[in-house]
Amino acid sequence: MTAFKHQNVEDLYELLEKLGSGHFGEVKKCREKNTGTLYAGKFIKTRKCKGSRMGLDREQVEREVSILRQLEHPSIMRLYDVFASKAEMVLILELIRGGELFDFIAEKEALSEEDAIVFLEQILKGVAYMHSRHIAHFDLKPENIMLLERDVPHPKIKIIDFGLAQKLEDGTVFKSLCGTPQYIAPEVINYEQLGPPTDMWSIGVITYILLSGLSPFQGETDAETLTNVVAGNYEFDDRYFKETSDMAKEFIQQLLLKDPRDRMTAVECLIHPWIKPL
Ligand SMILES: Cc1ccc2c(c1)c1c3c(c(C)cc1n2CCCN)C(=O)NC3=O
Repeated sequence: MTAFKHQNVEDLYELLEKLGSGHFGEVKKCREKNTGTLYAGKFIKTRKCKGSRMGLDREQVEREVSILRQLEHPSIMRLYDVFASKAEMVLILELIRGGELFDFIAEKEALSEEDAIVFLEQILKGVAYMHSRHIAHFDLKPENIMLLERDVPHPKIKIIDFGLAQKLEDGTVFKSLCGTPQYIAPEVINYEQLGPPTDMWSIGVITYILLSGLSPFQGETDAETLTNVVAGNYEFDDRYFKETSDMAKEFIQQLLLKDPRDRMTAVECLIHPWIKPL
């Protein structure tokens, strides 16, 4: 059973400005009263009863907490404390000030291959670490990759939001229809078994976006996007990829493969000549 504090989070933390919100609830900056240290507090409304549409299942949040407590890596956000009341849970998390990688790319339109590789190597090390502990994220996308600090020569990245993550138990088949259409792998849409290769597909999509600013499978509607994903229908449009090296395109091609068994693992990506030139 995961241990949570049952006292009021405001006994120990001063709640400051809202940092963001999502399907789960809100994220607020918090200051620990005893030390003055700043954190991010993720406030999650939990469902009162199974049937209700409001809030998240309590066990879903407990799963996220249990998973975060198994992870300690420089590229993964840190969990420090958990508070639970009848209708809400609060995760006290490492404060990440640099904003989303998504916004960083949007400002630059596209990154140089050297800059993309600096980010990707950090992402791949965090993903290789979580996969080595039999944990898959299942919602890797630029919005869930944040920069610890922004205005530094080589920003450090942090993978956040393990709300869809799963511990992959040997022998159990995990299927789900969650995720974001642009980044989800064909096996998610076909309701087939999911695992670490599902994250690797998302990394292929993220790499494509880092280098071009475009999303490889984006259609006019979610339905069209999903059709493109299932068909593996993407291209390297010369207007955006004419300066991109063949090695970079080959890296992406080794991830955007329909059969999960054919995709590179995170460890194989880290020794791919584009990432780790000899
Ligand atoms: C400065 C800032 C602004 C927005 C933030 C965060 C920090 C943030 C943070 C975290 C999460 C899960 C979501 C967060 N969000 C919500 C948006 C994330 N896609 C987190 O774990 N630490 C953060 O600082």
